[in-house]
Amino acid sequence: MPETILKLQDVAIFQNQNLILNNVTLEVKKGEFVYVIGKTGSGKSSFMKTLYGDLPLKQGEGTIVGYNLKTLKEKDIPYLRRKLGIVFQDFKLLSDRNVHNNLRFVLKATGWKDPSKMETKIEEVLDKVGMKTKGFKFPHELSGGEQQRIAIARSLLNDPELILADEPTGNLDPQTSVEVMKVLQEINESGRTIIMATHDYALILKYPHKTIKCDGGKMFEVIQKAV
Ligand SMILES: Nc1ncnc2c1ncn2[C@@H]1O[C@H](COP(=O)(O)OP(=O)(O)OP(=O)(O)O)[C@@H](O)[C@H]1O
Repeated sequence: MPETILKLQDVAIFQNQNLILNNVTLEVKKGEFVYVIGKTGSGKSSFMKTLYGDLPLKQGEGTIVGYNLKTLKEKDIPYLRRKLGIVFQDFKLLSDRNVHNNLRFVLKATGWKDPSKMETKIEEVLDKVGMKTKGFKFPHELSGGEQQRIAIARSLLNDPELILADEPTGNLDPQTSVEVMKVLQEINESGRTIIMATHDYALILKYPHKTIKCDGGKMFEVIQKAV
């Protein structure tokens, strides 16, 4: 039996005092690829934020990569995030340094010390996303798709057990979206678990996976045909 990476039981998700999602019960096993879909404002980002500790879990029970979300303390959050790779719609690369130094910055911030191990890791993650030759480029010298690949490389630096991608193709044209999706797909095929919030139905049809929909304050699994 694959191990459980995420388990939510009867979770309610709030933004301030407003109930956004209710009765969320979900289990994700190691190696799964799960889409979270739903229209604007349906709660996808709120759901993702709960998973990486940006929104506190106040009601219900939840565990993720071995952390209990209900009892998670502020000081635990950086450690939780080291076990997660997080990818956003707007890439969030540091504009004042090149790709290599963006990645090095994250390694140093997460406790890496040995320069040669850092070099090896940076090469490894750039290779995984097909960007080995772009380490010297600054973010503004890269296309949106390339920037997102770098953001995916960054998410892989600490060998995360789970990748959370919130609309990773939201700023990309359809062809570039497919290229970025192929990278995520390969990462999943190598055994990593991915939860991806998206609006992009074309991608879901092209790369079908388990799909959870946010609608009317609930989250439920939908079969592809009904998407
Ligand atoms: N910081 C906040 N404070 C108060 N309400 C918020 C906050 N962020 C989001 N909301 C509200 O929570 C609801 C869910 O928003 P959320 O961003 O989770 O939706 P979403 O499905 O990710 O939408 P989108 O696809 O547009 O990103 C919305 O009604 C939104 O207005």
